[in-house]
Parts: sequence; structure tokens; C-alpha cells
Amino acid sequence: MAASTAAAAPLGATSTTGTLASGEPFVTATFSAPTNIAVIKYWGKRDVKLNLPINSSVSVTLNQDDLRAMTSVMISPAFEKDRLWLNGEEEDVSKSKRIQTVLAGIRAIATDRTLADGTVVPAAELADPSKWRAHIVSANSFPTAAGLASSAAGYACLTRVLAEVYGAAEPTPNALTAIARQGSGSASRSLYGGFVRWNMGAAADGSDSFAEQVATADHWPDLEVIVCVVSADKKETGSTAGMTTSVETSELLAHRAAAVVEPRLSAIEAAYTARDFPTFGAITMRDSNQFHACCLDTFPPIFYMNDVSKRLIALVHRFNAKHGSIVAAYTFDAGPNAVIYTTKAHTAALLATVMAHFPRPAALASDAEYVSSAPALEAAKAAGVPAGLECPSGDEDVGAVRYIYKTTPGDGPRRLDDSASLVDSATGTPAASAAAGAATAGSAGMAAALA
Ligand SMILES: Nc1ncnc2c1ncn2[C@@H]1O[C@H](COP(=O)(O)OP(=O)(O)OP(=O)(O)O)[C@@H](O)[C@H]1O
Ligand SMILES: C[C@@](O)(CCOP(=O)(O)OP(=O)(O)O)CC(=O)O
Repeated sequence: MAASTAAAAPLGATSTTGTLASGEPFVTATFSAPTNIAVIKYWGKRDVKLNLPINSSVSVTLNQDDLRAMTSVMISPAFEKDRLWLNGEEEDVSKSKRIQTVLAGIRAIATDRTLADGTVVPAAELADPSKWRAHIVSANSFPTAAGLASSAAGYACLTRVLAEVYGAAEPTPNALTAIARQGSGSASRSLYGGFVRWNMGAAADGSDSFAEQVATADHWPDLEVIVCVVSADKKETGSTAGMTTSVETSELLAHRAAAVVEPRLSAIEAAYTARDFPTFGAITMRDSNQFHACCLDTFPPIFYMNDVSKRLIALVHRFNAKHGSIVAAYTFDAGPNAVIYTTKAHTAALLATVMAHFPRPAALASDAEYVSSAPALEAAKAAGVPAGLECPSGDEDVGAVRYIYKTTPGDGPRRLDDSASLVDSATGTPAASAAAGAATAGSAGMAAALA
């Protein structure tokens, strides 16, 4: 089943033109974009430069009301160079090959632009970095580089907002995802909501390595997600470096790409389409486990999960055993944080069980600061821990889980109103809200929990 991937409006239709205080013109837009969590993992590149994977992957897009990147771009001939501010700090664009690649990819498909005064800027001029330059201001509503797919949300958002300000004309369907892929592989999947497959492709130039939507966000309304943040620290081994060592040394990874992934992809897509949780959950857990087994098989080995991750795995298996079938399924990316998929009927009891075994850190004043959703917390308190899953007194692991998000599958990037822009329309530099890093900093509880 291939869902429609057509954009609601042509790219560029909603960008805004205006004039800086200096009198020079600008074009701007602001978008937010979601993270996604793979259930068949991408791990390993066959071409590092083009960011081409050794296997296809598939993911669930999470709801950007809960975790998101937000990016404003303004382009103008007044700017001296391309610049990027991330979470309130300026980063050196000349040192980021990935940002440059995404910028070049979008500039290559720019179209003519009519300014507010009626002047038409030809595409060649707009896309010439010696004439028009970009100021990019971005902020994530959750910890960056902590295994919560910030690069996926960040590069998807950047790609989408650049496409808007440059009026990019996609030469083929899904071409934007191939540009986002070159920022970060998993970003290709965050350009769509719901259930999304990134096809590995076979062409040497990467032209057939793009993402496409398998099912829209509303396809499985019962599906819910609990994210247990075990650590918000930057991980020791980055995904890119880890993948390189794994491809060079892990025989298990080679076997996985050659023999395991393709049948799993067909099976999990069929399960998602049929809303068959036991099959979806079993494949999800097995694939996460195999990805981490490949990390252990890497030489020297890479450890992304820690003891808390392992205790969460054991708890999910106990929860399932208690129910006599798979009603919850964990998956771990390149870090210790658990993402647990479940269905509405089980979310409250699962959350109550996790909270009983992993009570909030002592520094948090109440559970309201520990769990992102007040209604979910209330439902968990009402549901209580299922009999037989209580935590024996003294066995609680207080503070081992630092924060819990309750979320759902969600939609793809959203155009935000210019009033939310992170760029000041008079100066073309970060707006005060962006400089404070506060524009999308998430809830006060999350900030306290993850500080
Ligand atoms: N909003 C953003 N805009 C542009 N780039 C971003 C943004 N957020 C993150 N990034 C880039 O992504 C990098 C983090 O990617 P990394 O793969 O290390 O972590 P992660 O995406 O949080 O974890 P993982 O992909 O393993 O789940 C940042 O250092 C930054 O370069
Ligand atoms: C474990 C993963 O989350 C790895 C994601 O890796 P990245 O997409 O962050 O890697 P780069 O392409 O090098 O930027 C699995 C997945 O998301 O499929």
C-alpha cells in the first residue's frame, strides 16, 4: 500500500517576501518537523559521501506537538554569508559538509521568485551563494544528539523550509527526501507522517534512495508511544562513526543486510497496514535487538544500551507475559533511551508500571514534572499497576529514567505562521526568542528533568 505523498501546496507557495530595515529584500518561511523512530533500523552505509544505506528501513513518525525541530530560514542579498544558529548558538556552516550539501541540493532546484514590489529574481541569481545567502535559525524541543533523532527532525525541517524559501521544484516525487538523506539518513523519513519507508535503492548516484509514505498518521489511531529518557547526554559514538566501524567489522551486520531486513520489511509493513500489534511488536523488538547485537559484534564493540535499558526490556517482556500476548514493544536507537510502542488499551497500565519500577528523580517535585502529558499521567494513576507487575518494595530504581514522553504517531513537516519566526524581520538575525533558546524549549517540567 503506497499512500499519497503529494504536497498540499506547491513548494514555495507559502514563503513570505519583505524588506529588511536596510531596505534590501528577503524571502522567509518557518517550519516545524517531527522525529521518527525506526522499527526496522538503518545501520551501515554503502556510500558515505552520498549517505546511501546498506539496507532499507521503516519508521513511525512521532507527533511534533511533543518532540520537534523548528527552523526559520531567511534569504537575502544583504547577508554576507550563509549562517546557522542552533539552539541559540551559532555554528560554523563552512565546517558542516552536511548543511552545505542540503543547501546546494535545494539551490540546484530553485525557481524564479517574485518579490513584494513585483521584481522577479531569476532562479539562477536566487540560488547563487555569492548573491543571495541564507540565515538559518533552528531550535529543538528536546535534547540534541542524545539518541532522540534530533538529526532526523533537524535536517528534515531544514530541507523542507529551504524548499519553501527557494520555491524548489522537485524533479521527481520524493526528491526532497533524497536531499534530506544527505543531511542525515534518518531525516529522509521525517518528511512524511505516519509509517515511512526509506528505500535503500541500487543506483550508484543515489537517485533511487529516497523515502516514501507507507501509511498516513491517522491510519492506526490506536497506536501510542512512550519514550523513556534514560540519558540526555551526547552519545559517545556518533551514528556515522559507529556505522563505519560496523560495516568494516561486523559479519552479523552483513548477514542482516543480505538476509534479514527484506523479509522483515514486508512482514512489518503488512502488520502495520493490518493494525496487527503482536506481529508489529515482535518484529520491532527483534529488529532493535539485532541492531544492538550488530553493535556488540562490531570490533571494537559499541554499547548504546545500558543497564537501565536492559531493565526496561525485561519489564516490557514481563508486561507482555502478564497479558499473554505482545501488547507493548520497545526499540532503542543509538543510545540508552527506550521508545515503547503500545496501543491505547494498554498505555495507562504500561505507564503506571514503568513509573512504579522507575520512580521520578528526587530532584523533580512531582510526577507532573516527570511525564509530558497530564492526561496520560492521570490515566496511569487511575489504571494502577496490573496485579503481578508491582515493584517489590526496595527494588525501585529511583531517577534511572529521567523523563517520560507520552506521544502518538504524527504528521509530516508543518508550515508555521511568520509570527513564530525565529528570525528578526528587521535585522535578519535570530529573534530574541531564538537567542534565548526558549522558542521551542518544551515544557518547564521537561527542562527541569533534563537540565
Ligand atoms: N534542528 C537542527 N537543525 C540542524 N541540524 C540539527 C538540528 N538538530 C540536530 N542537528 C544536527 O544533528 C546532530 C545530532 O545528530 P546525532 O545523530 O548525533 O544525534 P541524534 O540525531 O539526536 O541521535 P540519533 O540519530 O542516533 O537518534 C547535531 O549535532 C546537529 O549537527
Ligand atoms: C540507530 C538509527 O537511529 C541510526 C540513525 O542514524 P542517522 O540517520 O543519525 O545517521 P547518519 O545518516 O550518519 O546521520 C536507526 C534509524 O534511525 O534507522
